[in-house]
Amino acid sequence: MTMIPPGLLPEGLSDRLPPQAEASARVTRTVLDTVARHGFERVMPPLAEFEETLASRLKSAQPQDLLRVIDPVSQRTLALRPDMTAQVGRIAATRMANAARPLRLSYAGSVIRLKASQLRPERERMQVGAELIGADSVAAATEIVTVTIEALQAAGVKGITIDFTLPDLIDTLAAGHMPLSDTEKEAVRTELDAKDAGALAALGERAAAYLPLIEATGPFHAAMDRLEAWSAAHGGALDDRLKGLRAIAKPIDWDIRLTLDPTERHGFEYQSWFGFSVFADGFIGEIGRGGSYAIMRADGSEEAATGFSLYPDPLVDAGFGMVEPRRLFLPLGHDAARAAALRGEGWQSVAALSDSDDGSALRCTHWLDGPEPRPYGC
Ligand SMILES: N[C@@H](Cc1c[nH]c[nH+]1)C(=O)O
Repeated sequence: MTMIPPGLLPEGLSDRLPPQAEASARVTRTVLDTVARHGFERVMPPLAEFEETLASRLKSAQPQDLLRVIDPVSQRTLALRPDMTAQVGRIAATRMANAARPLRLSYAGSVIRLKASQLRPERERMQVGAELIGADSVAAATEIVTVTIEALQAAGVKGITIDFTLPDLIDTLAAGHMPLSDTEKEAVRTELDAKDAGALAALGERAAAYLPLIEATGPFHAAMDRLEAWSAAHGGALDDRLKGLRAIAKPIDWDIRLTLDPTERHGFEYQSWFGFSVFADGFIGEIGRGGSYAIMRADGSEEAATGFSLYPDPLVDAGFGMVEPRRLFLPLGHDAARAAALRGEGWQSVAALSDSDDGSALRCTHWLDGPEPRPYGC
């Protein structure tokens, strides 16, 4: 067997070192504190669960992206969580089944996927979010989008874009006004993903009816106008959803860019009528996502919910959550009471253990000179 070098971690897994580890905690705390101010209370689900309970809790969830392990204790397959929304759904449907609705829960923790995506090499990511259980109404969606934006702004993120989508749009149209077989539906989805109008038209007349959806993509209001016109020409097929989207977008401040991509499905495996991705200037790919979905209860009934999750790692990599440290070196024989008082004022202190300890090498910004903190280098 080849020896694994001691510093090597499995592909896609990494350490966070100082000061980023603290910055990550700070960004996460900011998001949790923001949602707490809107009444969301924290839950802490475990890192792993029985595979079946994790994969089947949300309607239409796809189980394939799970990292699995066999549990020698239960002899069952466990899965490491790829997303905490399903776990929050389980808690809501079981231990908190009798709690009053709407139920507002928040969470933060690491999630892990089997494979990294093309855009992001890491398989483990921090996830922090909030779920509003018991409603998937326009009011619920409006609250979730508003809170998402507020949480990002509290973390200092600027240049936010919210990209709205209608995750179950194709299913709804294919089952109603614009029928498609299952194979046609998959082909239509693939071409819509690629925004390939030629290939979509080439699939035949029934598929070609979906062409206007490619054009209804881009800046929100113009794209909505096109989609509304199209809906009107199809007996108002989408009127309710479009009215809902307009209402959700209405209270959003002008400095948030809004776009629409009605058929976007990347990352929207279980969301139902409404979904959104969050982007920010300077970041490749989305930094968060949310939408409405259904939680499956043990008796087979469903409960509506709406929520969002943010993935703060790219923010932390870019320096969000960093604060200028005030790190104070305490030489041997320092005044312990004065040091305690300074810690009370927010200083971090690093006490010398021996004469050879070097405060500046230990990344202290100041040292305690009698009662006074003095900056290094002065
Ligand atoms: N958990 C989902 C986003 C979401 C939360 N609630 C509803 N949708 C994700 O990370 O993609």
